Amino acid sequence: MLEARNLTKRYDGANAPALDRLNLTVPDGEVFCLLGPNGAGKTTTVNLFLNFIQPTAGQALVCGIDAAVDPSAARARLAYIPEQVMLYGALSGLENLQYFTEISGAEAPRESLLSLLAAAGLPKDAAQRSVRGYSKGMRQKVGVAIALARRAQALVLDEPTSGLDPLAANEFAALIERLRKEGMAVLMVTHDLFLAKQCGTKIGIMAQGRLASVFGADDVDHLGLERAYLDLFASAAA
Ligand SMILES: Nc1ncnc2c1ncn2[C@@H]1O[C@H](COP(=O)(O)OP(=O)(O)OP(=O)(O)O)[C@@H](O)[C@H]1O
Repeated sequence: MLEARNLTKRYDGANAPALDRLNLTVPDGEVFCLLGPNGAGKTTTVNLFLNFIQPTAGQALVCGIDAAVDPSAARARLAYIPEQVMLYGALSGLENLQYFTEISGAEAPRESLLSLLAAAGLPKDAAQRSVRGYSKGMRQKVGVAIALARRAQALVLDEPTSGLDPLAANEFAALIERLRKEGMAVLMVTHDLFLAKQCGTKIGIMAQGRLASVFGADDVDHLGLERAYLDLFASAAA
């Protein structure tokens, strides 16, 4: 479970908080998609869960553990897939997975790691090829396999499908749905309304560091979500 409790961040010298008493809960087996315009506070939220930055007030809880109070315990339960998954180009997908699994303190035999890469959708013949030749979608799949190998209970994703072609984005959405069904709590930041509707059990729209609207998966269709988003920001743009 991921939970933000009155989570607030004011960067040094800023007039207004980037994040202003955010409250949100992502129970196990749910995908919360966070939408919002540039500067709304989405990445700040992610960075607080990862303890890359410290909150000014409030808490970012990972499975009940305050990320700022016990960062290593929180990180042990949380996997992060950024827009660009950083891997060692000279190593194969399998070797990267072995390396990142080992440094996280987890252990898995080679055959299990190969199975995880396959479960994440990496083509079998790619697993032992150098990552330098991987597409962005293939790197994302290694990122998912790393999360699986670490047995993370929660997953945070920042713009995971930007730059993926529609087929790869669709495959990625299916993968997230599988992780959700297996009980993972997923927080996904995206600008892609279609992906949010496809993956989200809940969809939040952020504005100026606050959640301006939250929808359940069945509350809106794709068009309704787009209309709600545009209505929220049309007056600001006018
Ligand atoms: N390190 C920083 N120092 C000062 N201000 C920052 C810093 N990082 C972000 N901000 C400010 O905090 C606010 C929220 O930024 P944030 O990156 O969280 O937005 P975002 O919703 O992720 O935007 P985007 O969609 O462009 O990634 C913005 O006003 C931004 O300028």
